[in-house]
Amino acid sequence: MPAPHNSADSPVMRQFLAIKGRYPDAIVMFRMGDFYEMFFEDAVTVGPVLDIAVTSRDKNAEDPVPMAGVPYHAIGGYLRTLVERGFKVAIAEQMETPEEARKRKGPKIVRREVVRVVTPGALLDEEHLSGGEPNYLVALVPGPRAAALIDDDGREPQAPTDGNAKSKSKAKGKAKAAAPLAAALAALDISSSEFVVMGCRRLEDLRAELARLSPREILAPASTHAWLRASLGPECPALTTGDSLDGAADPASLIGRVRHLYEEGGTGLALGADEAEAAATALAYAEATQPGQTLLLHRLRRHEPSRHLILDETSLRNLEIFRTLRDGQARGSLSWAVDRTQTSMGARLLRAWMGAPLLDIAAIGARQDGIAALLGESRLRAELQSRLKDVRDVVRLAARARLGTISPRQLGALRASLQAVPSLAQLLAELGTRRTDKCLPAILDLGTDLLADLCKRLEATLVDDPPAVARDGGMIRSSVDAVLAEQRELAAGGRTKLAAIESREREATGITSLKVKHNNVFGYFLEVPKAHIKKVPTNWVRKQTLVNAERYVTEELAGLEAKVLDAQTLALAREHELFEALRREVSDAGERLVTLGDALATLDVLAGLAEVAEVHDFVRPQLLDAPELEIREGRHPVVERMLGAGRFVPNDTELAAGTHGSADAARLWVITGPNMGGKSTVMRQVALIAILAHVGSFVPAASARIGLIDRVFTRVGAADDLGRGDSTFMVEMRETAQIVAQASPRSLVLLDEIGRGTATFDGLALAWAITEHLHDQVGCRTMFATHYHELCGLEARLAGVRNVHVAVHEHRGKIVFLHRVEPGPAGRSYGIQVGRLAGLPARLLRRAQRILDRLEAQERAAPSSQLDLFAPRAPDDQGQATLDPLANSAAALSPAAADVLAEIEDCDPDQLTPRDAQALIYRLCDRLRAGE
Ligand SMILES: Nc1ncnc2c1ncn2[C@@H]1O[C@H](COP(=O)(O)OP(=O)(O)OP(=O)(O)O)[C@@H](O)[C@H]1O
Repeated sequence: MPAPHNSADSPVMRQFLAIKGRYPDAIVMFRMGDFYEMFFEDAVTVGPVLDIAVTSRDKNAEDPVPMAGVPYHAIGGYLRTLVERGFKVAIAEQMETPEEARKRKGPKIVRREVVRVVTPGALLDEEHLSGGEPNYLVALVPGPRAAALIDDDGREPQAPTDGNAKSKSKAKGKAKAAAPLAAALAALDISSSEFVVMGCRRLEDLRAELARLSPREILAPASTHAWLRASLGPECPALTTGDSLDGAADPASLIGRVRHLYEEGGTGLALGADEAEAAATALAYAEATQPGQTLLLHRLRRHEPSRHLILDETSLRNLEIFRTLRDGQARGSLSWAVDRTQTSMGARLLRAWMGAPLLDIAAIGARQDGIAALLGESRLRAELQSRLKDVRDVVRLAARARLGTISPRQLGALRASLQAVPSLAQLLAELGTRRTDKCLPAILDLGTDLLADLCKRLEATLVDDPPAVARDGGMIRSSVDAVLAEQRELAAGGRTKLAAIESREREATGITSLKVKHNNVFGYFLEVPKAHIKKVPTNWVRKQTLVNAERYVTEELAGLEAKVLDAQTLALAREHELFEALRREVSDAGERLVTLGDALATLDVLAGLAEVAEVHDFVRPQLLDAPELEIREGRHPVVERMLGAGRFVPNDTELAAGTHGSADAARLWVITGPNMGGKSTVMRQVALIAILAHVGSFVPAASARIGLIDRVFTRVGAADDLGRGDSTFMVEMRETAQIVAQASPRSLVLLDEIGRGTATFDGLALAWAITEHLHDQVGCRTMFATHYHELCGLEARLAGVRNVHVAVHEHRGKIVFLHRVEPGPAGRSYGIQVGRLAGLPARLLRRAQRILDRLEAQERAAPSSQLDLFAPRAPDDQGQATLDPLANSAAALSPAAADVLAEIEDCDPDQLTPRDAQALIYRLCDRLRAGE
């Protein structure tokens, strides 16, 4: 038995440990032949995650090394699982063949190097990426303000000291740069070269930006991780510790490169030190994931939150901009309703536009012009869209070309995309000539560089149907290169000669079943069935005996084989050279491809929005500077689609902050009406129309005039946020606190039920005070749906408040929802009728009706709407009102008598047969006697 030895102490293990030492926080996948192996704790960790067996490298060793492996060709699926579970994976490849290792000087062990590090924020493979979504790595550099606000548990004060409306309005007009940043952040998508930097003044802004970007990985100091987890809840992506640039090899040059990239973007404003640091941190991390390669970085842009309508995480979620609240799916969201893009680039751009609508009327107008030009041009638009279908993800392909990972088939896809471009340009030119001004809006222009040169090169060089991998060749046309053509001919000629030898020898020997065959051990040989071996010439050399045949080689065959093999090897090597040259050309055209890709994406988005506008009857909204809002016959883009054409009831809305708007305009609507009446729908439709208008889209209405909105706040629905440890009421109050603290006169605020999660009077009091605050202190455009009819009393007290209600038609105790908004407060709530529609049992409903009748009788006797809500309440008046309406009357009766009375009230005499009536009387008598 061999003596036990230490299996970790072998050359291969030493090589592994050296690599692992450089990537201590990653799982190292170590290529060994046809497998990627993982060792030590990596193997133990990933075994159960990937559901693969953990064995040991050398069972006889004193201390066997745990080992787990996956086949090299199946690595994609395993990588995906690991990355989705938040692991970082370093892939160590064999950089030479074992033969090469044996031939060269130095240690004979195959050289291995990490060729890429796969992390959630540094993904390139199509199988890991979603075409319509960006894949951001965000680097966060907290400023002194964040450090002061975030404590060790990640909690922050609920009411930021700088966030109230007063201080904001005072600061208006002053240079904001004076305030220190809460954080600078940079977002880099290495798969598409998108690189953005921004500064956030408040933690709320930072949270909103993170919700908008929805990064896959955040690189931030460990001290911020608890806050990020608490803030982002279940949506929190992978967090990686990254403490500034201290660890970077050359921080100064990184900062210099970042500044240079920023200047190329030509944004104007100087890049702050924190912002440059954030961008450099992201860049350093991303580059470290692609050792030895160059990232495609076109430019660094600055995103200025103050130039955009801010949709924070709450509004994105509540208004279902990208996903529905119910099931988190895209279907049923706003983006689903307006996305008719044909390309992944277009889908990502529309997503970016919807996440950050504009506040620049001219820029919005430019987008509207683009849509307007494509309206009423359904044939041309359909042709444009059908050509756009051939356009692949040009920017992601360009990024892959720069990183050296593009495949022949992907180069083919790039060729197909570029081939579609001239016809797109042609269609746009045709559109231009058809316009009265003979001029195409600038936003639709694809530019002058359509990369025809690159397209020609790809057409000339690549075969028609290139293979998925370059390894085995077959991707380059012979016509592009004399050397390749010659070697291929030689290889092919060799094969023809082999066939000639076969037929010649058959004739010469008379062995008709003789065959020339090939295997890897003997190369080419002649195979003769046993029955004919007597006819074999003496100069043939026998190489192998099989059961039924003998195999021979001849000098001629051996010589030919060497030539064929050489020619094949040379042809393949030449093909690889040519492919690499082509890839480099595409890589060099990276920046041009990104510019063209951006133009194609814009065209795609605008054509899609034009289609939606035409098919669904959207109009061009007018954007104004004044804080007004006037929508005629507005519709909810999603509910309308779900209900089907013609079934949605349009509604008008008119709101105006301060002294703007018509005499009828109010700044705050109190909306009452029954459940299911359409209160939420009308509020949401106003917000969605406003958002679409700021995106540059047309809107579902007969006409719309919308004054710029800096932020849409929503307090709608009441979902427990158990993921973040808050109750329903707490979430409601937290969201309301944010609104009160941050809303400005330019904001749009939607409140759907406030205070319903607590005792009636507490809730009413809070709702009342919040309404007053928004009206008096903030003055923003507000819509407040409520079942507190008492709030309708505010109209008489506050000049900017209007009561409206959603109308219903009542007939014989049954109601029909008209979904029409009408002036004035609602008469009743119809909760019981809605309960009936929902299928509550008749008996329960009759009981509820009796309770309601008595409550209303009590109300008539002492109306709460006449309570003086401003008078100080007497100390003994502080408790909750009794909510049992039957308490007083029931006290006069025994429980049995009250029960009997209730049953008599419940019964319908017309429905009773004489026998039922008699049975009822017996039953009632029995109950009364039993209760005595
Ligand atoms: N304008 C409309 N035209 C047609 N159908 C509508 C309209 N508005 C609402 N509806 C329909 O009525 C349903 C209920 O609307 P909504 O949720 O807005 O009622 P609500 O008054 O807010 O109810 P609750 O008080 O219970 O929240 C919607 O799902 C939709 O199907």
